[in-house]
Amino acid sequence: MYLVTAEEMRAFDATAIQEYGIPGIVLMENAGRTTFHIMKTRLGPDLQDLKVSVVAGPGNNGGDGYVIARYLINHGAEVETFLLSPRDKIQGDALINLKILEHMTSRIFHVTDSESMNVAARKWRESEVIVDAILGTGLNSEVRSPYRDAILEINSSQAIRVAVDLPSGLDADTGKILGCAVKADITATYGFKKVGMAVYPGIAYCGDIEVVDISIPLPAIEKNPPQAMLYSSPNAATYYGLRMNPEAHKGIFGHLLVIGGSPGKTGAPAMAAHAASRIGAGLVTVGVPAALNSILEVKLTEEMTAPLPESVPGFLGITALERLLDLAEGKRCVVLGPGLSTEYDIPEMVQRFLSSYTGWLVIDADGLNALSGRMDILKSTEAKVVLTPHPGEMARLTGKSPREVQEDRIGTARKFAVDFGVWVVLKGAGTITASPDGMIVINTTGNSWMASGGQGDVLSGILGGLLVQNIPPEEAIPFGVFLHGLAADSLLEKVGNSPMLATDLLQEIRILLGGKREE
Ligand SMILES: NC(=O)C1=CN([C@@H]2O[C@H](COP(=O)(O)OP(=O)(O)OC[C@H]3O[C@@H](n4cnc5c(N)ncnc54)[C@H](O)[C@@H]3O)[C@@H](O)[C@H]2O)[C@@H](O)CC1
Ligand SMILES: [K+]
Repeated sequence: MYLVTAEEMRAFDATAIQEYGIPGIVLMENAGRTTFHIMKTRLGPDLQDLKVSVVAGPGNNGGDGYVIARYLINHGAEVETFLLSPRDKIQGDALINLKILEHMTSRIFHVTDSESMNVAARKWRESEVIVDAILGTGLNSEVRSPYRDAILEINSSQAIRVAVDLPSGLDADTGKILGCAVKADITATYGFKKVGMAVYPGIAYCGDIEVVDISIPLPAIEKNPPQAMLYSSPNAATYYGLRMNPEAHKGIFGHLLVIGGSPGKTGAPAMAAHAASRIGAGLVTVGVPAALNSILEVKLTEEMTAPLPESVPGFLGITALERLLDLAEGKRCVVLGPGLSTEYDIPEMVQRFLSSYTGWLVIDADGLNALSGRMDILKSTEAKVVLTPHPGEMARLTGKSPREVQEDRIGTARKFAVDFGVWVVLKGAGTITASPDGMIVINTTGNSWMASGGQGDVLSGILGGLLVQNIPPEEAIPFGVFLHGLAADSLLEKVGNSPMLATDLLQEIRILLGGKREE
């Protein structure tokens, strides 16, 4: 499902109006009428005497509200409309619809000062339904009064809250709350879901979301497709059709190299390797410091190990580089970083590996930390790089604080991906995949039980395991992220709330890929 920014939505509206000749007021009518029908389905069928307050702001979002008020009145609801801005500021299609409403009813109240706000707030508390038509995609900064006061009052009422296009106060592009926002029960959004409705914290303010077709012409969408998508319900089996080929052999499915491990961190490369096998990599070799090889030999059964020269016992470093590059030769994909550590000359080894290797390269954990401050290498490397940072690692890579990263997850991931020509998988609730051309995919699976050790190692193995099978990155990466989260959701459903080990997910992935549910 596509997601749009405010600017993309404005462009679609403008194209529909200017290039295709659909009058703006038709779009507004479509928006308002369909929202009314959604309300009727959910709150009706009989709307007779339903007490509804429509709270309207200064722009076209308010205009949608007047249309909704009109249909509600036509169907017997007891509607009161509240104008939060001076009437002389209302223009265009919104003004036309306000005038129609003024012909139909005298129950239109002007909220001009604190006294009239108190009166309005009392009425809102007595309402059964409040339609929030205060601010939509035109919001461009922290919400100012009187809209702020109105939003806080609306949130304190017991009424069912229906947001028009998006909850007022929500940043359509980032999901950030601009000071305060309406906590909606239902959001009817126009044309496309807005990006900010698919990421936290915005997502938590929308309630149930209904996407309304306001009649943006399909050719306009095909010509300029939105730059973000929500990823859900892919057909896992699609990628495994090749397995049905009786002549398949393990070479077809690629040979993955995992590089990592240090004292105390041998589980990480083992989990990554095992996850890659589970997702279907043909062969997996783990390159580890020689001193740790026998430990990995015990941990791994299907996967091979390659003991590497060490700078310091138990740690990789520059001395391993030549052998690493030999091992990577002919491998379609390398996973670099699980349990690697950043001690001694490991960062230099990582950097030099990047300047020679040319295949797919998934960089996680200490592999990412080894890049901090040396990002120029990402620009010059010929490797096709996938970075899988959590917000803390992303913060280190960008020089931002983790909070700044979280406040604009999409913008941060997209900018980094485009600037450095890499794929970025920014982990966390609603993991974001950003491609080098700026396309964004937001994941829909996963739960908080995934916040446990080893999950990142498993994900890096899944991604490496998919890329090594020659699945195109734009499919492999969002799919791997999706499947990882889906395994956690599926386990939660079966087992209930109990701690989830990273490796518990591997068996679940097997069941999901097989398309069969365990009884
Ligand atoms: N033709 C179109 O463009 C269509 C637009 N539609 C509706 O129109 C909305 C967008 O309309 P507009 O562009 O008029 O914008 P909005 O109605 O979202 O609000 C813009 C108004 O809010 C004020 N404002 C902006 N930031 C503020 C802040 N921080 N605090 C207080 N006031 C602030 C601005 O001064 C402006 O008057 C959409 O969300 C959608 O609901 C729909 O009717 C469909 C068609
Ligand atoms: K709104």
